Order: sequence, then C-alpha cells, then structure tokens
Amino acid sequence: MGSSIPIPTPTLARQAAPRVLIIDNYDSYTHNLFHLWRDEQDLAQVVLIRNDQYDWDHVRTRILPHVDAVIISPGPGRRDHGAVMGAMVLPPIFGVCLGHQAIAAAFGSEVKQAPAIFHGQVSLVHHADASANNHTNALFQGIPSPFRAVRYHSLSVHDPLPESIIPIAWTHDAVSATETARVVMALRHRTLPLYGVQFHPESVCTTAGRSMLDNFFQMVDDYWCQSVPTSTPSSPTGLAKTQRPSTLPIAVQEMGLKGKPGLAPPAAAPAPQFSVYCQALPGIMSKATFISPDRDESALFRHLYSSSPAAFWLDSARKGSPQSRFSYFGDFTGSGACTMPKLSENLRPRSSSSTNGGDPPTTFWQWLAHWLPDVETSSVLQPWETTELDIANSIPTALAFRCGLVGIMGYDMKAETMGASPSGDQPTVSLDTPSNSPPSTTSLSTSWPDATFGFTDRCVTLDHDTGSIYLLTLVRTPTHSPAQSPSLSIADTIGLGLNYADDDLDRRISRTQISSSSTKPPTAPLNSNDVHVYTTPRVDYVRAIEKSLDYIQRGESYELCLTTPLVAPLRQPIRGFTQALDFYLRVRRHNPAPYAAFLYWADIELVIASTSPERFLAVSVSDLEAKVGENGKVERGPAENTTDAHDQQLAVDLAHDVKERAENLMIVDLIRHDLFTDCVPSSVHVPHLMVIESYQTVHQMVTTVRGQLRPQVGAVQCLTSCFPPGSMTGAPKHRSVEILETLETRGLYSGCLGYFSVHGAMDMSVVIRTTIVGNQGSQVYLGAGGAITVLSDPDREYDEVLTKFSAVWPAIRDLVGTPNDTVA
Ligand SMILES: C=C(O[C@@H]1C=C(C(=O)O)C=C[C@H]1O)C(=O)O
Ligand SMILES: NC(=O)CC[C@H](N)C(=O)O
Repeated sequence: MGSSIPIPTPTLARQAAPRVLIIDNYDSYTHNLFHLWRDEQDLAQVVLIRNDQYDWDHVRTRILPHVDAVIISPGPGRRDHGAVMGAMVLPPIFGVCLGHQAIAAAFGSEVKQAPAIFHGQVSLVHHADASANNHTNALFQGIPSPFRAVRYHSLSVHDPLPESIIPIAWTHDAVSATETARVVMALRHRTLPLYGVQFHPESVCTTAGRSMLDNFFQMVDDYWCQSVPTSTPSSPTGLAKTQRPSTLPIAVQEMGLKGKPGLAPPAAAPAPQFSVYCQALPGIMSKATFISPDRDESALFRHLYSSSPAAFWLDSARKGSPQSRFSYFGDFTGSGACTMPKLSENLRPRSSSSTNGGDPPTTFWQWLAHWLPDVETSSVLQPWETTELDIANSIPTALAFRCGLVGIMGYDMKAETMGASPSGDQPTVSLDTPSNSPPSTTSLSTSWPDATFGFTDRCVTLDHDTGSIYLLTLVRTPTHSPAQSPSLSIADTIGLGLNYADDDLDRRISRTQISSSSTKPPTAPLNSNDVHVYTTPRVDYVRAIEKSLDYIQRGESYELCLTTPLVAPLRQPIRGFTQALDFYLRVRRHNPAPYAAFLYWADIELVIASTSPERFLAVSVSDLEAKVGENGKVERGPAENTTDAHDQQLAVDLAHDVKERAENLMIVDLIRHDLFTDCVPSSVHVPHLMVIESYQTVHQMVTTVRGQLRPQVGAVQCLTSCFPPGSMTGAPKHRSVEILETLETRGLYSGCLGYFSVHGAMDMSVVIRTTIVGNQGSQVYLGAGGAITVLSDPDREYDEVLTKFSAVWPAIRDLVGTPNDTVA
C-alpha cells in the first residue's frame, strides 16, 4: 500500500512532556486545567504559582529558565501582564480567558465590556480551517468548526486587534432581537508563540479542550526543536531544546503552591489504636412500638439523651430519599469524649487531648487534622461478641459513621482556610441596616462559637432501609476487650434497645412523644415587615443585588451567592434538652430534609435545628463526593392538582432552563477545581451532570462530582481545601468572598455540618434552612440567599429569599415575640 504514515518506533523513549509554569490569577477553575493533560505523570512537570506569589524578577530568573511553556489562568477582573511580557523574553504562552485578554493587552489591545456577558453558558465557536491556513490556526488542528465551548466572561478584546495579534476564532452573540456581534474567541501573536482563548477549554462542558492542549504542546515542542542558536533572544535561556534538561528541578517544583496535584508515595498506615464494635439489632424498628413509623425515632432519641449536656442527631428526615438511609444519634459524654465549643478567637480546644507530636496546631482545622489520627481505627467493624443478636455480616458497608467528631463549622471559619478578608470595605447590608432596629451583629456573633465539634465514642445508627439499629462503640485495642471497655456503658444505656418490648419504656416514650407533638404546626407565612423580625428590607437587598450585578458586569465575579439573615426574639427562651428538641421537631415536621440535624450543647446554650437539603462533601474512606443540586429546583405542586403531562413538562423545562444550567455549571466547575486539590487528578470526574431527580414535592437538577483522595490526604484536609462551600460563595471563590464581605455578614450560616468518622469517612451538609438558637436561648437566627448571576432579576431574587425563609419560618413564627407579648 505504500502508506507514508510514520509508525512510532516502540523502542524510542516517550517524548518528554513539556515543563509548564501555570500562573494562577486566583481563579476557581485553574486546577481544572490539569484535566486536559492526557497523562497524569506529566503533571509532575507542572509548577503552579499565584500571580502575586513571587516578584517578577524571581519568576524570570528562578522559574522561567526551567520551563518550556507558560499557561496564564482565567481570573476575576483585569490583569495587566503587559509590563511583564515587555520586560522579558518568554517561552510559548497559552492564555485562558483573563490570560487571553492579558496577552492582547500586552500588545496594545483594548479590553472592554463584552457586547454580551456570558457566565456558565455554552457557545458555538468557529475557527478558520487549520489545514487551509497552515500554521495560523494550529491551535485548532483536528478540531471541528464550530465546536462547543463554555464561556465565563464579562470583558473581551476589542476587535480590530493590533497589527501583531491575529484573531483565529469567533462566536456570534445576539445583542438585540435583530443584531448579532462577532466576538473574538481566540488569538495568536503574528510571530511569537503566544496563544489565547477567550472561552474555558477546561470546563466540563467544553468539547475538544484536550486536543487544544495537545496542539499547544505540539507547538511548544516545535518551537524548542527549531535549532535555536544559543544567543538567539527568542529563547529565554539561550538554550535549544536538545540542550535543555527535560525534567523540572525539585527546587522549582517546590516553589509551587501546595495544592497542586502531586504524586506523593503513600505513607505507612498507622497501627490501629482503637476498634469499633458493633451490635446489630436486625429489623427492630418495625418491632419496637416506640419507634414505629407513626411514632418516629425522636422518642428513642429523647429517651436516651434527655439528660445529656451535649447530644447530636444526624437525622435523615426525608424518608424515602436516596440520601436518607441512615440516621445517627449520640452524645458527647462517653469516655474519651470531649467538646471544644468556643474557638472563635483563640482557637484552642478545651480538651487536653493529645496531638501527634510535632508543632502544636495553631488553627482549629489543624487541630482536627492532628487529633483524628490519634483515634485511627481499623476500618473493619468488629462484631460484638457478647450479644446473641449480633450478625456481623449484615452490617452494611454503607454505614459510614463509626464514632468520631460531630459538629458544625461556621462560614466564618473560612478565615483560616482562605486567609483574612481585605479590610477597608465595610458591609453595606448587614444586621445593622434593617429599618426595624435589629439586635447588633456583635451581640449575636459573640453568643456563638465559630465552630464546634464533639467527640462521640458510642453511637446509635438507624437503618431506615432495613429497620435495623446498630450500636457502635469504640474500644482501645489491644489492651481492652469490649467486656473491659468503659465504653461498654453504651450497652447499659442502649440496654433499653434490647428490651424493646418493655412496656414501661414504651409507655414513657409515647408520653413524651405525645407532649412534643401536641403543638399544631403553625402556617403563618413570612412577612418581612413583621415587627419582631429583623430581615434586610427589600429595598436594601435589591441594592445589594445591584451592587453584585455591577461587580459581575465589571468581570470581578461570575456568580455571587448573596445572602441575608433573619433574626427574631423568642417569647420564651428555649432552655434545656427537652425544649430544644421540641423546637427541632417543630421545624423537622414542617420541612423534613435529607440532611436534617439537631445539635445541642447545654454549656454554651447552643441549639442547631437544621433541615438542610444539600450535601456539601462526603468522603467514604478514600472516595470524595460533592453534590451540586440545591440550585436547580422546581416545586411539583400537589398531586391532585397536577397532571402527569404538566408535571413532566416542569421537569423538562427545568432541564433546559438556561439560568439554572449556568448556575449549576459554574459551581460544578468550581467544585471540580476544589477536588483537584486533594484528589488523584485523573480520578476527578462528573458521573451525573445536571440530571433531574424527582422527589415528592420537587424536581431538582443534580450534579455529582467525584474523585479519589490522594494517599495521605484525610477528610479534614480535603474539607479545608474546599471550604467554604462553593455553592455559598459563587465563583471565582476568592474574589467573590471578598466582595460578599463588603455586602453582608454570616456567622455559622452557610458553613457545613456533619461528622468525621474515626475510620476516615466524612459527610457534611451545607448549613442552610438551619435555625440557630442563641443568646441564652432567646433568639433565633436563620440565613437565606441565592446565586446572583448576570441573568438575575433583583425582585425575583428577593422573593426567592423569602421563599427559602418560608421553608422554616412557619414552624417558628408562633414562638416569636418578646416576653411582654401575650400568647395568642
Ligand atoms: C444561599 C442559599 O442557597 C444556595 C444558593 C442557591 C440558589 O442560588 O438557588 C440554592 C442552594 C444553595 O446552594 C440558601 O439556601 O440560603
Ligand atoms: N474567566 C475569566 O478569566 C474572566 C476574565 C475577565 N475577568 C472577564 O470577566 O472577562
């Protein structure tokens, strides 16, 4: 056949991957670029730095001589790399979005407001035919025209471009009903190896991103393969490819950010110090009257913990939902238990629990990370040999909480994960501005901790699928057997579980249950002018939305999750376990949610009543999963008033809703970036993208992002990397958080709540639809908000906030007032 296609010679060494410097402009999508590398090993050749991490002299003299190419990341605002580029001779550059704009600006192009703003939307990008135009368009070699690309930009390069810059791809945006504007989507320098793309090749919804990077690397290779005489100025080091070393020196790698995916060898697993013993009570929930479906497990919880000073109930309250299989209860008083409630200023745990040696932890996060391995266990549940009911084999592997830390991490704990916020800009919308004179922010925030976790060495797990209960307890190995363990006292407490036919117990429990359900759930809707309720008035909130939109238009953010508090006094303070639980049960009845939770600390008089519908992050030993789902949602309406066809149409409309899809995509791309920090790069994937899940009352657009944790990375570290939840900040996270700091205040709301299990698992919900009772039980606090995007309508956004408050408000409305108010 005489084919002239060259066949690679297997004996030849694989061509070395280019050594790449990535300059991160504090974007929330930068790590997603890693997904474009075909071979994970080649990421060892990448050094990732922040744009302000080193002065340019350092970059020019210490980093650039060791790399073959530079990628300039996307990012908020404008970035003038012009001075930098002018000051030195560069290796090939690939600029993405902000990077693309910076290249054009460096050669005299104006970067202006784009004819239309797009964030999280897909456009068709047309490029000139690569084969017809030889090298002009080598970046798009082999890529069809048009192709689908995701855009996140408010600004664009002005067309016509300066002489030295050649546009190589475009899209056509509708700017009015009849007019379209042609917008430059990619460019290259006429003579230098500089390329830019206005869209995001790394987004999960862009096709051909990998081929583009391949093409760029091919050009990088060609560039260095030209035999460059050592004195030619176009080579930064004066070295031709053949003379250049092919691996990135360790010293240069170490100049990079810690978060860059590395390929560290696994550490030897520490010897387990504890074991988890488990006693299974199969099918007990259907047999025991105190826990039958119409008198639910709250009675058991109340019975077990009513005299505990601190207790938790991670309550999968939306029965039937796939996320609602297990509920966990326990308290923090068992042996080995400790609480550390007050951590806001001086982040020191109250417990004297040991750390693993080395430097003492200085942040709460470090403290958690140091402390958990101290109770490292074998991940296998041990059968509890002393019980006849034990059937170890039937313990579901999905039972993820096996004793450990349970608590809440407030949004303000971001100060330790993201660095301090800029000073200067003061909040313009906060608790201090509502028209009906609210309590001061300070008095409220000091009444709460910023984070509080308690350790439980024994817990009760309810399996709603099988009706079984599992009793778990932690025992020290090998010195203690369960029979000697002080933790065995769980058996005494839970002994009542074994006596489930005990009449007296049933009677006692049903009495409490009746008293707690005797209050009729109130139905009053939220009226933001209610005399006792402090919310941001519509006019102020709309002003904050307009400010947010202004930031978005200036390219400072792609999406801002703006929120506002609701604070109200309680006519009668909530005191003690029974009143706190009754309060939670009111909220739970009104809004049963898959991530509902009750947390109670008597000593700091803190009660958390959460009916969160949203998971933030879950770690199952080594897999990390994040959900993006709460955003896209549509109410189904009562079954009797809705036809099947209408109901299906609602789901179809949601699936195609441009605004919902854009919001979902922005957060999905942000979470992918966050997961890349601690996951094996090739493992980060999106198994479900914008699928519609239908529940009893809502259709919801849900995306799942998954990855496998790198060796040595624990749950605390990955939570630290991803905190605060991207769905509560918007993107890019860093700049969006800075902007939000000028517009509002938060506290515990919008952080996360859940557990760190001793064997490495973690599950955290987002703290929304969550009532916080503080100020000695005399005040309730709720937060609500929504994502502001370029497609937002301010009034509708405010209505959405009121709707969110209303998910909880009717359950507490009747309790609100001042002590002088007469009871209605
Ligand atoms: C800010 C809140 O929610 C976040 C923002 C959402 C939105 O913009 O629609 C939806 C769910 C959350 O991720 C809240 O519920 O208070
Ligand atoms: N995604 C980006 O890099 C955005 C760049 C620039 N801030 C803009 O909005 O146009």
